[in-house]
Amino acid sequence: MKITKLTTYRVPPRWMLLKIETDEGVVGWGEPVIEGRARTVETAVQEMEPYLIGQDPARINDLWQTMYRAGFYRGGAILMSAIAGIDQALWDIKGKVLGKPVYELLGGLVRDRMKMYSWVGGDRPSDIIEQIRTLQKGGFNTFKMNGTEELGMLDTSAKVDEAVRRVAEIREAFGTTIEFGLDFHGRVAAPMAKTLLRELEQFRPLFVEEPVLAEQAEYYPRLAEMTSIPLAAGERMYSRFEFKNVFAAGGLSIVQPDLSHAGGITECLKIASMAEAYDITLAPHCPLGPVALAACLAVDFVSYNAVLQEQSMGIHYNKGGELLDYVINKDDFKIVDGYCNPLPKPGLGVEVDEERVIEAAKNAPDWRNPVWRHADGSVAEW
Ligand SMILES: O=C(O)[C@H](O)[C@@H](O)[C@@H](O)[C@H](O)CO
Ligand SMILES: [Mg+2]
Repeated sequence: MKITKLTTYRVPPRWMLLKIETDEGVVGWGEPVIEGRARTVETAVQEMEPYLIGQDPARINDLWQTMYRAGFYRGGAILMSAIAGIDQALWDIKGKVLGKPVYELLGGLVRDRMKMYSWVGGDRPSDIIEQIRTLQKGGFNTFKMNGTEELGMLDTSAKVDEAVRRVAEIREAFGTTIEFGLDFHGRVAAPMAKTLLRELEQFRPLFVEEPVLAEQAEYYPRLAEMTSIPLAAGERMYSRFEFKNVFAAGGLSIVQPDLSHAGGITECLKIASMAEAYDITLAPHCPLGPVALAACLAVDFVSYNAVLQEQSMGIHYNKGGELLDYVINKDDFKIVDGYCNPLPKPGLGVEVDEERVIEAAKNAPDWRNPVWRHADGSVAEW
């Protein structure tokens, strides 16, 4: 079998789907995208074509190593997202050729169902109590929200109180009947992280995500020393070569590689097993579409340390497109009592509605995240 064609489709809300065709008619789908840089990743995918066209899609490991090493420069958000989507599509092809879901090719199920969580509160967290109540009715009991609005490198007690009050209200309304993670989203600089973590300690959030920016990872062990709140990070780290230094330095309790940013299934499986050796749990990042989610689930269902899975249904970014808009087998993604079952169909288990994708791509979005500014006019971490 030989790879014959790669086609990318940028579709609402802010995703990109990749179709890889072969000379025997088997097609694989992937989701290579960096939110807000879809066109850049699209070009990176096109630049990977010479390594792929005419090659045997079954040789995923060799194709992965070639895409990673042969271009001399490597790593980073753009190239690793291009490799990620291609890798997902190659695993999809392999499963379809062998008639097995990807998790079967990776040693079979380590669990029967996977715990999912849902975003609430939007860019600037609001209406959280109502949104949790609504999602509880749909069976969710685990949530994530932004921990704060924009925050200066050194900010006021009033801003700290505002962040703490929001969390106090959640615990007051729901007690311990729900769990929630707080995503600092890189908005909190090191000088403020300790203060916020200390003030939030009493409410025991399930985790605090990106307590500082990924480029400040050396703070993870120092922050972990002063808090019992599990610290999570990973969506802005792109290969096991980045994660290894963070694992060795300590401080992370939860690692959150993104299956569409960190080299795909082949790389994230390695990251997951490295994490397990350090007793670090896995909670793949996935605010994206159905192919990315299916790739996450393939890794979740074979990784002992997988504990939580993000999914984008109802997320505040999904304007103009929703998680299941482009799939035919919607029921396979059903979330019951906050859990998702393994996707039973061969490959990634996603039946892409290609007609819908082609139609949607005619009005390809050019989603960019907002540029926020502090009161003094300086740019704020979004
Ligand atoms: O945890 C999450 O889902 C992420 O922080 C998410 O909010 C961002 O990755 C966003 O998708 C970037 O455009
Ligand atoms: Mg995040």
